Amino acid sequence: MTTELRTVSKDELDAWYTALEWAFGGLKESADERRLWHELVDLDRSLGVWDGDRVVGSLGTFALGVSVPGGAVVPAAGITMVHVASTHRRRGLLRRMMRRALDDYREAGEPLALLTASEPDIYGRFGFGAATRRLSATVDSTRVRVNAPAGTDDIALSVADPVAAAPRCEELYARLVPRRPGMLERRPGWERLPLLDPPGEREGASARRCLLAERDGELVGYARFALRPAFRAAGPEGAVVVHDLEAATPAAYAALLRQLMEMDLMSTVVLRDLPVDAPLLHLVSDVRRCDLRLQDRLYARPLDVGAALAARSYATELDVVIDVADDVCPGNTGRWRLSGGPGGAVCARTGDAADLALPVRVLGAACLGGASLTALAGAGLVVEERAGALAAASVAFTSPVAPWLPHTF
Ligand SMILES: CC(=O)SCCNC(=O)CCNC(=O)[C@H](O)C(C)(C)COP(=O)(O)OP(=O)(O)OC[C@H]1O[C@@H](n2cnc3c(N)ncnc32)[C@H](O)[C@@H]1OP(=O)(O)O
Repeated sequence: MTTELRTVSKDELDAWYTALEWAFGGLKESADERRLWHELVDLDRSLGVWDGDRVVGSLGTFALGVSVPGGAVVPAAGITMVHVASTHRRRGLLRRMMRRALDDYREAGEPLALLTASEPDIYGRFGFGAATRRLSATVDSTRVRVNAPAGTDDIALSVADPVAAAPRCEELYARLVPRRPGMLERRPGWERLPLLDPPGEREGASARRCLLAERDGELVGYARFALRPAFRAAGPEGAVVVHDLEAATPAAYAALLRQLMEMDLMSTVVLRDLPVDAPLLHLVSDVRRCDLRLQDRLYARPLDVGAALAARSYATELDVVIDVADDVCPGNTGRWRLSGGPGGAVCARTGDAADLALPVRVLGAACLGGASLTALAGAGLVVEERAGALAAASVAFTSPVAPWLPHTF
């Protein structure tokens, strides 16, 4: 088999994307969705594999900015739209594309590569670790109440058209990005992502609506949701499907959640994408009736260990030598001294003895402050070479706000 790996041109983008759709089960995205992804993808760094004139592999790249602990937004290469045709699978094409992509990103100087995975077992071998998780909740709103904090009743709620309300929602979203690691800054065009609402993907639900929360005329929160009505012999049993819920204050969050749980004719509220430290967990009267589920979400890979670890701040002062193993990007292999704290950090090569030893994917999992180094050590993924180093580093790496990616890409 002779195949050619190269970047995709604008003229080839449609065929490239159609091949990708087939690999995802022939899924046809709406014209709006296809247009948006075409506009957002970074063509100079998006790859295809051709067998003759047929596209048999794809790997797209987005230029992203991701929030890290401490509030900085760091450039990152977002890997997306990966497929290999079923006729060409398991012959190393993904490995070839990934090799080329990671080399390109390292050359461009981005400290991190990011992706969301169709299956969690694919990308660890390439140095990616699960950096954020998402919680989903299916709340029995006939039985569960919101124990709203003081100030909730001072929030004014109104229903708006999501498109008309988008500029105000985006302005609030931009203010929230530095407050939570894992969120992506909205680079031009990305503001259209939360407004995509193709009828073919509504699964019986209505078009999206937007609920605005204001305090003294200032927007302090919003939720975008749809209603899925159902009328049974025993009575109405509709569902409120929440697509996003963002709030700048506890009162705004509680007011929005309470409103979503008190919709007439609805008996369930489905929230598919919550941070693992969502206030909902502490606001509901009965967490057992929320049917919580945990999943992996954003995978991160340090491309340059020194730059990736120095880009964030740390919860406590730390000075640790980390021995990194990275057989995919060997430039990262070896010992790094990481010194810093809440004000920032430096990370440089050192000849000193290691305090901790770990594979690069562990740093991917821990770099946004989500996965605990102690927990990873419990799985045998971190080796403590100096007594006490693990506990100290584990505390320093933790983020007080759980990292979270609110949407896929
Ligand atoms: C970021 C994103 O876009 S996620 C979307 C990923 N795409 C999909 O899920 C679409 C359907 N699947 C596919 O298109 C293909 O099966 C791919 C892209 C996942 C894999 O492509 P292939 O060319 O077959 O992979 P390749 O032969 O290079 O395999 C590389 C390694 O990954 C492993 N691997 C490949 N696919 C999988 C999988 N689904 N689960 C676990 N391991 C996998 C291989 O066993 C191989 O392991 P090894 O080299 O360590 O022994």
